[in-house]
Amino acid sequence: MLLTIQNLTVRYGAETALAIEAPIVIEEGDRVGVIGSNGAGKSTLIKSLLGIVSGQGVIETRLKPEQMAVHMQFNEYTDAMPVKYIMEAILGTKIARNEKLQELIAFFEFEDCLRKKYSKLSGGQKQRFTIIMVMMQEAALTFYDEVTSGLDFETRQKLVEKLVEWYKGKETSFLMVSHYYEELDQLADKLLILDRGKVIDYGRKEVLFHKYCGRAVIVVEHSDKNEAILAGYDRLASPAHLIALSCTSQEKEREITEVLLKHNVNYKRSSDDIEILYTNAKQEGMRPC
Ligand SMILES: Nc1ncnc2c1ncn2[C@@H]1O[C@H](COP(=O)(O)OP(=O)(O)OP(=O)(O)O)[C@@H](O)[C@H]1O
Repeated sequence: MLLTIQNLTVRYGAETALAIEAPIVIEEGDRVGVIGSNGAGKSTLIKSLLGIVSGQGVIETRLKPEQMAVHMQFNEYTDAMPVKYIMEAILGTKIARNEKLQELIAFFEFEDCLRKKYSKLSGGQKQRFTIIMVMMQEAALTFYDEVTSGLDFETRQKLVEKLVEWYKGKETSFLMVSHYYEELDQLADKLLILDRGKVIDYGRKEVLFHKYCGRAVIVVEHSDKNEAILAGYDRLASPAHLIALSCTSQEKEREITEVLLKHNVNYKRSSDDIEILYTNAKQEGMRPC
């Protein structure tokens, strides 16, 4: 066990921003994606784990503070010198003499940025700079708070691909807050679903998917025509522009896809759609007991 969080409450004045009851256990090697709408308490969770905000409760870990690294949403560095020297000063090393740092700079294609001042870096370059700094710590557990926020689609994709490649075959764990489901699709193997400070669910991605969506989901665009075609089938909760159907068995899946093919309707089939999973988990979480 790397970290256990239990009965943790964080308040800002009269507002309870986070109230975790049942234990959340992060094991070695876990890659935890944290999802929830704005104000759900995601950043507060990271801040309380780092001791930046204080709460009441139990956070148990065998890690020393230096074995945890953090990538926060917004970072600022001095503009008095190029980032190369900031890197060397903070890390206490020289790039020319540090193979690990050279490897990271090359891996994240940062060579051409080294001579620039921090404020002159693009959003994607700033994120890569911070990631290199974070990864140099070789922490057993890293917290990422919206690592791709503010980046355009292509830059985001590239950065996620890099992170996927970097973590392949490594044992290190992370907890990653993100609003982009496709990012967590690629990077996370567990999900922590928060809503208004409370835990809706926590567990392995595939287990949660099965629990809330079934074996697979079929998703089509929402339209009156598609509504009429699919009128007889059980619907999952979905964003308004989509219709989502749960395939509880192979037969059910065959039946639905045959109907859709007959009517020439485009569909997407998935067994790990985090957006539909989250929408249904949230809906269930809101149901009165
Ligand atoms: N420093 C603060 N002082 C007072 N209230 C705060 C503070 N930081 C956060 N909050 C409140 O606590 C709640 C949780 O905020 P938090 O930043 O953890 O949400 P989040 O899930 O990370 O949201 P987002 O997705 O918008 O980043 C919100 O209602 C927010 O307004």
